[in-house]
Amino acid sequence: MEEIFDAAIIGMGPGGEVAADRLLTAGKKVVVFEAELIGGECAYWACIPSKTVLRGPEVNVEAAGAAGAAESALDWEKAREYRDYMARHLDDSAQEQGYAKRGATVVRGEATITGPGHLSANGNQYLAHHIIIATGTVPVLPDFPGIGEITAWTSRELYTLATLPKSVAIVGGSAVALEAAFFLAGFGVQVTVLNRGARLLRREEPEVSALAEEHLRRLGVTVLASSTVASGRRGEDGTSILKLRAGGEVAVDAVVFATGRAPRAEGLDVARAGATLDGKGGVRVDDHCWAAEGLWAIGDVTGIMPFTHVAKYQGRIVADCILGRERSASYDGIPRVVFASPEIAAVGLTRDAAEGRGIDAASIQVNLPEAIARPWTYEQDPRGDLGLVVDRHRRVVIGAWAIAPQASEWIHLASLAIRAEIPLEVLRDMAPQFPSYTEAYLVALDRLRSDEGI
Ligand SMILES: Cc1cc2nc3c(=O)[nH]c(=O)nc-3n(C[C@H](O)[C@H](O)[C@H](O)COP(=O)(O)OP(=O)(O)OC[C@H]3O[C@@H](n4cnc5c(N)ncnc54)[C@H](O)[C@@H]3O)c2cc1C
Ligand SMILES: NC(=O)c1ccc[n+]([C@@H]2O[C@H](COP(=O)([O-])OP(=O)(O)OC[C@H]3O[C@@H](n4cnc5c(N)ncnc54)[C@H](O)[C@@H]3O)[C@@H](O)[C@H]2O)c1
Repeated sequence: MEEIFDAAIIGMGPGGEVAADRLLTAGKKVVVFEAELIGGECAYWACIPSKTVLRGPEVNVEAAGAAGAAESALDWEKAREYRDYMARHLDDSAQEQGYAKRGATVVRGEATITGPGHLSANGNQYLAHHIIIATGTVPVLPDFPGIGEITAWTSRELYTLATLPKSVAIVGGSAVALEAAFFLAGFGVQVTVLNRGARLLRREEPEVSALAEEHLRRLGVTVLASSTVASGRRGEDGTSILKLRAGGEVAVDAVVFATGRAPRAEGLDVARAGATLDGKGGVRVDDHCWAAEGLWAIGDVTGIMPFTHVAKYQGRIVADCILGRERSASYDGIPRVVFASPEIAAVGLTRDAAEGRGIDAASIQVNLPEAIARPWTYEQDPRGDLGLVVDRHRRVVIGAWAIAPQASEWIHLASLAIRAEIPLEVLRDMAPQFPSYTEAYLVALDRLRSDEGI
């Protein structure tokens, strides 16, 4: 009789791994398919190596500002060695063995869906009661004359670099572009950011864009707004030369394309199992991550919120649904962080988004060095800002942003406030640790009362 698995997982990035872990722990019979490396984009070419190499430059900026500490020359060789260790030297054999030991069937290769509950990989057929699609995304590069002639990198080439270039142009103005700029500039590379739009991080508040740009410029990064590439060519000295539509040229050692990613769903044939793709190529799911009978999708391939913490969250949701503990996903209060120096964190709605939903919103911005002690004990030339957006009628926080040291950590207070709809009165009654960045929330809430009467 043919073997039927309880669940088949296509793609073992963070989403697939969390779902597999939960289902295996519950004693389910699981088959996993991985076309490249178990751990996915995040573990080898994205979150892990990028955050690892960003740490040295971050410490250096902080050391320059901390009384009694001194900025030191960064050691790229050592940073690179540790990055490679953290990215497991692109070797996932331990992961494969680990899953096999736990009873999973591990199939290395590209899987496709051949019908409801039916899959195929490497010419073999598989049957499963549930199929979970967790195939992530692929980078999207612009198409312009001469792109094939220049040294063109995506984040994969960038975060597996052996030798640092002297100069780069980064095309894009969002998370990948900014983190790449902070990393490279921190290690002394001459960086020019070519941003198509008028401001960086266009989905965030305009104040966030302006501050992000200011912090980049402080590190010596050149930011060119409203800049798109018309064509590229190889210079006689081997440089990559970009001709800009607005006029002028940029000559660099390499060009990093941070121009977005698209769901990796096209080749899967999801329609054969009754699912559909949305206008951007993502697998359409409901709030249980259910795509069709016996078919689920999680992580970047859904296009909902392309972050590792969301892929993992959706992995938990689907595993629980399969295990009979039905639950649905809420995307309120999920943080969005750009790991820069200082960190750029945001959560919930911007003022514009709130207005778009017909919410009567008020907002406030607090400059941290003017308001609280922690920035001064942390560094001599203190930096940092916090912004809050509140719903006047419901009297709850609906959005927040922070650009400051460790903002990725203390933004979670706003995350919880938004998700749990904590009344402003309760937040005002907190007694946060002194001295901490978290104290800024109290100042912001006080100012909302005095300035806006909320
Ligand atoms: C440079 C960079 C930095 C980032 N930093 C962060 C960060 O700090 N924090 C954060 O939250 N997010 C970050 N992200 C986003 C994060 O990487 C993704 O949100 C996350 O990897 C999504 O996980 P996933 O499981 O959906 O997909 P992925 O990690 O993309 O994994 C999908 C897996 O599916 C496999 N696969 C695809 N098709 C098939 C098939 N047909 N058969 C078998 N296997 C298949 C792929 O080989 C891959 O291993 C970053 C992204 C980039 C590009
Ligand atoms: N810390 C984190 O959580 C983190 C870090 C890096 C990336 N990510 C995720 O990885 C994904 C990819 O990030 P990203 O920054 O590449 O994508 P993005 O979609 O957020 O931004 C793409 C950028 O490229 C620009 N762009 C697009 N097409 C262009 C073109 N033809 N010419 C010039 N510019 C163009 C856009 O204007 C935008 O600034 C995102 O989902 C992001 O959330 C997360």
